[in-house]
Amino acid sequence: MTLIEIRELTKRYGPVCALDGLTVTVRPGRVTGFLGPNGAGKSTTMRMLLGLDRPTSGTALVGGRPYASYDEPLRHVGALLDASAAHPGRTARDHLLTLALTHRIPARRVDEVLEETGLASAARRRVRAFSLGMRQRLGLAAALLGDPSVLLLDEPANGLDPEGIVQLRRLTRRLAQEGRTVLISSHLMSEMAQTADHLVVLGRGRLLADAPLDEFVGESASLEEAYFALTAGSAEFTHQEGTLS
Ligand SMILES: Nc1ncnc2c1ncn2[C@@H]1O[C@H](COP(=O)(O)OP(=O)(O)OP(=O)(O)O)[C@@H](O)[C@H]1O
Repeated sequence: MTLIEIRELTKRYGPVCALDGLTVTVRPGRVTGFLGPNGAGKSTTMRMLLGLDRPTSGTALVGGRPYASYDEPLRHVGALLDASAAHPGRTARDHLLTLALTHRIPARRVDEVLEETGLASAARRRVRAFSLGMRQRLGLAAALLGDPSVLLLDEPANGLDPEGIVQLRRLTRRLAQEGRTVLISSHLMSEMAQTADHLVVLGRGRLLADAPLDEFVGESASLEEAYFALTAGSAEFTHQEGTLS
């Protein structure tokens, strides 16, 4: 079983405590929605899982190991964190081919993921000409390239058109049904309500909820309502009298 195991994870940036003793296990075979107000610590958690930042204390393991200990990480963990990660002068296909080569992934897999993410017709265009949504699709294609058993997607719907959002939903549902571990951060409550089986909610670096979607929504009228009830008071930035404070 490829679990994501986060234990007592704490990250401080100077005086800011981005994560405060977070413990959570993300399981395979379901889509886990990763929710929380701006600044709650979602991206920080993902960066720790990918070894892009060092925890102040605690551990973040994927498949029982730190991400950095994998020789060919793309074959185990696919991640979409920063849509602008591809070289602007390369074509989409060349970007993916370079990644494939360094991970002993066959070239035919590049065409498969281009197809899966709706980018086949733009494969020979340079990344600098890509819209945000196309960059997101390319980031997703890169995440899928190694056929990984774990997917970490940070705001994957960002910039996607409605068709792209539906494709993303179908894709992530299928990946989970295939038995993969899928963790998706998002602020889109209606989309999460249709995509996620399970939710992990953070507020100010702490775990607020770790529950099946149905249980989380409970008696509330919607996921959005349940989410607001839970996170009221945890938002770092609140809307007051027309200003963000
Ligand atoms: N490199 C950094 N230096 C200083 N503070 C940081 C750094 N990265 C994150 N933080 C702070 O850590 C906290 C958590 O940020 P993080 O980006 O993980 O939140 P998030 O839940 O992903 O938010 P969002 O929904 O806005 O993307 C915030 O207070 C943020 O300002």
